[in-house]
Amino acid sequence: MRTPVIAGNWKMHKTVEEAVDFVETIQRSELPGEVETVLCAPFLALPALAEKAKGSKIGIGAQNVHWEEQGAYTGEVSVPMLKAAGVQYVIIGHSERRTYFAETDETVNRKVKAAIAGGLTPIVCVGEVLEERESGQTKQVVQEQVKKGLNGLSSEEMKKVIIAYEPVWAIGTGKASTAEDAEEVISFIRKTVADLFDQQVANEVRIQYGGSVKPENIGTYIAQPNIDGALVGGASLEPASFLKLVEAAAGDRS
Ligand SMILES: O=C(CO)COP(=O)(O)O
Repeated sequence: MRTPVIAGNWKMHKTVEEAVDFVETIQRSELPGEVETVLCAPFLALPALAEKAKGSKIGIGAQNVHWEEQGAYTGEVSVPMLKAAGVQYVIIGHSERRTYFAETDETVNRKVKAAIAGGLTPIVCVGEVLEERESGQTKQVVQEQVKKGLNGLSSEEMKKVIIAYEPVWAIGTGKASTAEDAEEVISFIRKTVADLFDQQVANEVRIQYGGSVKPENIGTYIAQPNIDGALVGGASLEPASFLKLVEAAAGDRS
């Protein structure tokens, strides 16, 4: 059975002190072992968070990475730098990075390869914008993103990837996809992975839903057979809300 992953994407929120306070607060509660729990924080907070989370059930992730190990890339951070800071995960190709920072499926692909080669678990985001959904192009769009973003990986490498299906129109809008619609797209993504790699990889790869996930609706997603957890923005910023998400993901898993 696939272990569900609840990953908080804090985006551009929290100072180092606020981030550490958050982890100290959630560490006062017993986290369920059957859920992989991840916090993706701004770069500055990562070393302190990784130190705090050491030996606990909390994994720490970055929200972006460069594909080169080092070099003249002002403002960028590499995989070995993240590894040295104790980071284990990295979000790649989030729609905000595609929209505001010109990320493409090609740069996503380079970053995914670099992350896996360097021992980080990539959380690769795909998803359609509203016009694409309304014109019936959702499956075509996510298929293209999966194909190009994960191009050239071996089956063994692909098993290490986590895919996050985040319809762009659902991000930060309060208009979450219904669990049934998300399940339909995610099972299509799983089929795409089977076609590109093989059935065993498709059975093993974790695919999350993201977009206006809250403690009140997480159970509906987790109850779907193909949805393996969630990538959560707004509702991951408060410890109480984040804990509820993790607990619900453990409790509702059938
Ligand atoms: O973009 C997201 C997570 O990466 C989703 O954000 P919200 O949960 O705030 O809609």
